[in-house]
Amino acid sequence: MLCKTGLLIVSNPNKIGKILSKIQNNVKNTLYIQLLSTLSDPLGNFYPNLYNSWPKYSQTIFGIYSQAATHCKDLDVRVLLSGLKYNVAKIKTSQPIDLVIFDKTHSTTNMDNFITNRIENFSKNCNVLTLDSGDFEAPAISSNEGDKIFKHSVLGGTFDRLHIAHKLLLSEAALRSSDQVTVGVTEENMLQTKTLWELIEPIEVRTEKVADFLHDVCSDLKYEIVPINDPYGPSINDPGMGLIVVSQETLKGAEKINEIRKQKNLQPLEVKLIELIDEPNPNPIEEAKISSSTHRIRLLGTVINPIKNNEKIPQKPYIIGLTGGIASGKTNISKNLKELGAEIINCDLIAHDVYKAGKPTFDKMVEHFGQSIIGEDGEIDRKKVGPIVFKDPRELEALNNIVWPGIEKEVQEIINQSKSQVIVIEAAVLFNAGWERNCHEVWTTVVPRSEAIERLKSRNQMSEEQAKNRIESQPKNTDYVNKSNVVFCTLWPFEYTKQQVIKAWELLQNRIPS
Ligand SMILES: CC(=O)SCCNC(=O)CCNC(=O)[C@H](O)C(C)(C)COP(=O)(O)OP(=O)(O)OC[C@H]1O[C@@H](n2cnc3c(N)ncnc32)[C@H](O)[C@@H]1OP(=O)(O)O
Repeated sequence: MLCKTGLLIVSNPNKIGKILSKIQNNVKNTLYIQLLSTLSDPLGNFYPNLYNSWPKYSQTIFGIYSQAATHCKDLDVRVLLSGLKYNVAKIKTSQPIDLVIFDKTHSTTNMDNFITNRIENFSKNCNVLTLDSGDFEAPAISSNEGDKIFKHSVLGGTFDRLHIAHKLLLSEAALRSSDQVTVGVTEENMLQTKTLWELIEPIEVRTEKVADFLHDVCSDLKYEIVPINDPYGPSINDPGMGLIVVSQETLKGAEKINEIRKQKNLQPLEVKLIELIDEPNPNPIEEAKISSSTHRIRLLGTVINPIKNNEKIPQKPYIIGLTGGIASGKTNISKNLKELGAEIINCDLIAHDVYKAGKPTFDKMVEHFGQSIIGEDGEIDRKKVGPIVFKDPRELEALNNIVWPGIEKEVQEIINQSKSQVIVIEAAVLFNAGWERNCHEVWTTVVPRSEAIERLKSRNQMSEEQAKNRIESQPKNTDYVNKSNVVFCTLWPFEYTKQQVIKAWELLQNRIPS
């Protein structure tokens, strides 16, 4: 039985790992978790007096999310807080529950009554499952220290691809607040030093996900979710805020906020530090703790933007456009794809061929740029053309207008004669030329701008200025990424590029027409 949305009713949180390890077989998308404590119902034997203030649940919630990080990688896990904080009559969830899982064996009548009377939003065909976790163990509870409740808490972050560590920070703020939580979400100017920042979701999406999560797990508070373009946001001005929730990484920011608050004669915020959760299986280029950058690294090679059916070209052969800025590693990716069985068409090489002496394009180039671009061997000297076009956008446009039609025609001829199943058109400025119209999918590769400059200086012996001119003559990484279906990054050792390409190739096999 595999359902979309599950609700796990937990009376024995210390044993939850045992249940979570099995739950991915039964729940596909979202798993809500309700601790059975203050819900006074026939099944509610959760030692209700164990907790007498909300923050005491903090450690239990941390334990649940840590277990979920290990066992439920592909599930959106949400520990519900309202039932812990208030004496609510019903369990509220934004998504209808298709499966209720109990961690303890109960009578059918009790379970049916529970679903009908205590769950607000369940689907018509709601199923029931019992995964008995065994003998009860009293959960760990937080000490009294730091168990204060605050009227208004604050926290900030990027919140890219909302993950378990974000959920912990947000839950902690909701758990310790009686009225309001303010969340600062970073704007683009704060992102650019982050690994694969080009893959960070737009601020609207990140804001929406934070709001959706908070309203879902605790609908009783007021939430203010605001864009921030510095590390402080409203926390340095609001006299009503009492608590800031931070991770080890943002602790320094909180200290700075309190310095500024003191200067402004505002009460310093109490700081609640949340431990980082370890990434279950990091590889050497990923972070040891659960992080958005690891998540982004794992997206490399997968489909990040949906593939639209291109009806203007035949279904076979399957055409992939491979693009990306200068020195972003296209050639290495092509080499890997060739080893896996793709046919590669390198448009740079075709360009060089298209304006060979004696060909019509040669004459057009000389007519436009003058005799001085002809080298001693009678061929066009590319080293002379490059500096002209890469420092003047009008000259580059002129060159493109002269050469691109010939390249496109030549590429088409190769495709028409090919017997290959998959053809990769490698073209640095594929989107500028509009050649996505000739492809079923577009794959792109990125490296940070600083890395591209270094590569051009050492690989092509370019000066810093020449390197920057080349980079500026091409679209930005974000433009490439936003228009591409699959993204690679060649920043790390070759084996990691290869892993991304193999992943992309294997996933491709499932979607190309047989
Ligand atoms: C639509 C396409 O993407 S086709 C492939 C790109 N080629 C073209 O557009 C043809 C016009 N360009 C040329 O003829 C040559 O690149 C010249 C004469 C300008 C310069 O020659 P060279 O200095 O020998 O450079 P070369 O051809 O090896 O290309 C070097 C880099 O310039 C960049 N480049 C080439 N053409 C262009 C262009 N039209 N616009 C922006 N960048 C370009 C590429 O990024 C390439 O590096 P990469 O392979 O690491 O991505």
